[in-house]
Amino acid sequence: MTKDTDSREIVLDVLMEILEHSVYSHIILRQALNKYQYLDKAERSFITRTVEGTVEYLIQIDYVIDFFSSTKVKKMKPVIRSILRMSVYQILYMDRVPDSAVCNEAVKLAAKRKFVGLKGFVNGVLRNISRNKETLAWPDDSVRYSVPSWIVSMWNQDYGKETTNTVMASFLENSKTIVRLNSSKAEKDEILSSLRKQNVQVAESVISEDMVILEKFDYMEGLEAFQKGYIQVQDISSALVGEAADPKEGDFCIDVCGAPGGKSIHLADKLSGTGMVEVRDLTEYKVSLIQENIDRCGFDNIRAKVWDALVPDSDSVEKADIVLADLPCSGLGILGRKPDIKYRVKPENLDELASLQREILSVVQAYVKPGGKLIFSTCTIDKKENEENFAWFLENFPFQAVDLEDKFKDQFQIDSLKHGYMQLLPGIHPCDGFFIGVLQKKVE
Ligand SMILES: C[S@@+](CC[C@H](N)C(=O)[O-])C[C@H]1O[C@@H](n2cnc3c(N)ncnc32)[C@H](O)[C@@H]1O
Repeated sequence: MTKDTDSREIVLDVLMEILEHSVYSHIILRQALNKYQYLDKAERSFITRTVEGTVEYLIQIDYVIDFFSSTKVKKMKPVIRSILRMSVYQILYMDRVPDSAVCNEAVKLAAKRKFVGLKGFVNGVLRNISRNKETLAWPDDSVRYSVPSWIVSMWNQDYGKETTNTVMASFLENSKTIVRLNSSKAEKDEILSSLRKQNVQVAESVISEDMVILEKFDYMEGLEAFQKGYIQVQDISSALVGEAADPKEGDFCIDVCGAPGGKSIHLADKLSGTGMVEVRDLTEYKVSLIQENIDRCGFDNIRAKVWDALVPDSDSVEKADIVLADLPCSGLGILGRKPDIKYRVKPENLDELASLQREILSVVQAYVKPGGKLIFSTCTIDKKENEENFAWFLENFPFQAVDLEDKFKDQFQIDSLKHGYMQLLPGIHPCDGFFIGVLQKKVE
């Protein structure tokens, strides 16, 4: 087996799991990279890029295959379908691999998987696409940006075509690895020099001095700064939730949907050893993920427990200075990081999620002390789940919106800041798509 075929077989197996058996791409890819640790850095990055790219561009890739193949993608044998999809991605988007090599490797792979009789078909379709790739034209924005058409129509209506296209284009750009510095653990200089000592390239973010972009590293888990809890992987918009919450020394915070703990760890860091953050999530497994992060960071002012946010907790009524409700959502703001979400989410899920959020908010608002804050956030850009629920909440509970303009006006020109919330849009703003709203409980 050549090295090339080896990595291509891994790509094929991973893609089969994602595209034929609905396994989440980030989970199966991480498992595969852990399993094949003996592969060198170039092979690992080939696997990552080919898997992620094929999933990202799936709608466009299937359009191209259907255009050039007499047998349509849907009717193909799953293995052949996956071999063609990963090969078309390489032909269209990976200049480093010559098309002839892509075709040859695809044919070898088909034979290896016992489809010797389809070698000619695979070869013919791929060579045809390779010959004609310069003439390809996209029939619409759904194919151009590989986003299901119902989502494109919804965003066109909500945000207009120009903004929608900017957002969709940004999802196709390389997602950066961003970490937040736990500044209560170590000075910024110490953290940066630990990273640089391990040859990590570090770039400062324009939004916050505690956020840095990491490049040229292999394993996050292998970094000393990570092992010592100096850094937390977190996008800028996710860290803005902690900035919006703005806990004060000694505050008691409850994070009602907290796994794996990114935002709670941020609150604990901001409290610098004072106060307490109680992080909750639905299952033992989810809470174990939070606990792993707590142990790694070594903070004493944070604890995790299993609790269903839909179940009222009478012991917590009016106990919290801050309740963080980072709610389950459609995830449409992070398609750049988790592209398979766009194929999984269905229109009816948006209604279901919006009503689940209302149920959770109705329960957990009771935990906020009079004068305390409720932070409502999601990683989606769906209005139903965000602005509409924010407005609904204000109409139904004794809270007022907190003016966020002073806090964020230097970073973002967003009109709604003065009304207590911001909708961050990738490509328009330099971060993932997030909704952040801040509400204060009225004092009777
Ligand atoms: C957006 S994620 C939270 C991310 C987390 N705040 C962070 O920054 O790392 C939403 C979480 O809500 C949890 N969840 C969903 N339904 C829940 C419920 N009824 N009670 C508690 N947690 C729930 C999910 O398990 C998931 O971990």
